[in-house]
Amino acid sequence: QAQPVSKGARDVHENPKVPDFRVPTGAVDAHCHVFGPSDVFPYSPIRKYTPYDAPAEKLFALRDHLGFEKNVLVQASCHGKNNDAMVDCLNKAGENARGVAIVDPSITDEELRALDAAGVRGVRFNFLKRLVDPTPKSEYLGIAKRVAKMGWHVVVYFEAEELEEIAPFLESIPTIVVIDHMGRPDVSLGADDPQFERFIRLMDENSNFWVKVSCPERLSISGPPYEDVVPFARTLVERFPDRVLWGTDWPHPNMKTHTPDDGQLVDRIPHIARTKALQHSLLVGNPMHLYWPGHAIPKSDT
Ligand SMILES: O=C(O)/C=C(\C=C(/O)C(=O)O)C(=O)O
Repeated sequence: QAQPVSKGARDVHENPKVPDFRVPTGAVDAHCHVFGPSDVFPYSPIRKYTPYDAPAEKLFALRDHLGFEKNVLVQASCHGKNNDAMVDCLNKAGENARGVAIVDPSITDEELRALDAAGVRGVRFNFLKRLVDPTPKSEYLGIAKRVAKMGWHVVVYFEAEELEEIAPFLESIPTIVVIDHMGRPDVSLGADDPQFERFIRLMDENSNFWVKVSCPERLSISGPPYEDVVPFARTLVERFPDRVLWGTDWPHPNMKTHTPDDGQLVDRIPHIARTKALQHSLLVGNPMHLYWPGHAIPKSDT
């Protein structure tokens, strides 16, 4: 079994600050994971990294510590297409969690329905070469067409330099497409660089595309408090206020430079969403629309 790439202490901040920023009532952490425990939920035999265990109970404690109400559990590559740990977390969280699964074409309609009943509302296509071996886009498109009929969406994770090559595939997906971590822009180029302008154009030209303004800790050159990433996230929030999501990305797998303080990540929110209305859309209205459609949306705090 691949050795853990980093100690639990490296992945997870043991004592995150209580955020100064009070998130609105009903706030949703729309990108997080649970890992293991590996003796109950073994990691994928074809994984490219081995995290330390990060169980549901710790995620729920963080949720409460940060003032959030709900979580969206995103299946990570280290568990591959075995979604059991994520589904176990959904079962424990009840109505306070939804999920995004990794599946392959062999999944049956009955298995998809069981995932839906557990709270899964999307599938994830990962293109990062350091995380997964390539999957034919035709295979992904077949899955997308099947899950679109269930009302699910597709979450995609790719590097900015792949955008040109991957854009036609993304535009062929017949449902909402949610792009992880702002499409991983090269922050050193600046937010007015053609690379990020191309991403903005992709969002402009595809009204079914959403984006997570998450993971400044992964993208920043300057490091905490990630000032250099603010222009990217702020631009997306202000240009596409109804199509943005935010998440902690707890437990922060594969972080090499530092262990993010989740409370500090929350304190960046008012810097990228500068009004209460934008904060409410980012943290409550948009994730509720996507993951809890038809459910009452808590009103913006005055
Ligand atoms: O957790 C994240 O969203 C980011 C990473 C890992 C994964 O998404 C994954 O393993 O599926 C990463 O950048 O290493």
